[in-house]
Amino acid sequence: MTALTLPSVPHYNAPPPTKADLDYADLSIIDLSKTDSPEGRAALACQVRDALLAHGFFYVINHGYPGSRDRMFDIADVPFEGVSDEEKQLYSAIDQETGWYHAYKLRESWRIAAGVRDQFEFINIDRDPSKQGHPEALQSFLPEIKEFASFNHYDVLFPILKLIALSLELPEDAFVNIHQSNGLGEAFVRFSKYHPHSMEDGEKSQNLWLQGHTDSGSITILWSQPVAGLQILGTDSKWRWVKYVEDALVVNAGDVMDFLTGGYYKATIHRVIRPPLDQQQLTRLCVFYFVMADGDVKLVPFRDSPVLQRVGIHPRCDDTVAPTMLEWRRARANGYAQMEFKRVDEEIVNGVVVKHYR
Ligand SMILES: O=C(O)CCC(=O)C(=O)O
Ligand SMILES: [Fe+2]
Repeated sequence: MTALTLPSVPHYNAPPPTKADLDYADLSIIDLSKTDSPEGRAALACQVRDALLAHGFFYVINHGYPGSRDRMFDIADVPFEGVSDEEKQLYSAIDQETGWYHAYKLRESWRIAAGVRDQFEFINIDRDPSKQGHPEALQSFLPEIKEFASFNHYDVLFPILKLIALSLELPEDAFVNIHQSNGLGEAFVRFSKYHPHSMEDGEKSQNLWLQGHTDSGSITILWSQPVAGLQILGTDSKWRWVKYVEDALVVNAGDVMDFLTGGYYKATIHRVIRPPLDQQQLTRLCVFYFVMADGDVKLVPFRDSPVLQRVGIHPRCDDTVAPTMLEWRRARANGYAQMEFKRVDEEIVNGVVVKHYR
């Protein structure tokens, strides 16, 4: 796409990174430019394994995105600042069958703590944007969003899935084969915007902006941005911040990795809290690519992995009752949507316990 043909968009001014001295998680950096040689891939596969075992999160650098990251953040702000509340409402229903937001999650639709509702909104855009309706202001940007999704899918996700397969001594395409992502909501771009909470809400919720959770899919790719807030729960039960690394991607494993590896690669619990003092009044704009396995994939461990055989397979549930991807994401999405009614912090989905941490 040449610069000449790009529609104009208001510029989103990203703030400077925080100067606060925070307790950051020590995450590995995966240099994706090293995947060109077999030796490079073998070394990266070990690094990915260690990163997934230690934190379930890692950075990716040298991903080679040919577009402008800044422009994607400009576009990401459009569905929030360029669309009226009435129009957002029109695209905010949740599909009970697929657990899919069409396409907004509106502000204040989730419960964060007693008497406190969330202050963030997001929009999900399928990697094939023609599968859903879109607000008017977003229409002219859909070709760019589609290209961006393709880049995330083929140039970031697939190389990572191949490294994960390698780390388990499985055929290189073992995970790629079950991530063709042609169904609605199987892989999608998400733009999220967080707005500061009132002092009163902050006190009631201990400044929690998004409850601790695991992602329900296999891999999440977060385009690193400068407003702090994301924290991950360590094996020592301590929350640590995820540092902004310019032009890096923050990648994490979700529930599906846990299912497919029989608990070897766990889904890491993470949450969002109020940014540190020098960023406290800022909004927080995020760009993600979320990925599920294909809807009909039964979430059972790769039992033929020699690595898993050696370390031991600890499935979350018996193979006979294991959910398919579609069943799992439907149950998780509906669980979130209904949490305020149930007022629970723990729910059972297909016999598997899902906890929501504060
Ligand atoms: O906002 C963030 O940095 C993380 C959000 C998140 O965990 C999610 O949307 O699943
Ligand atoms: Fe998440």
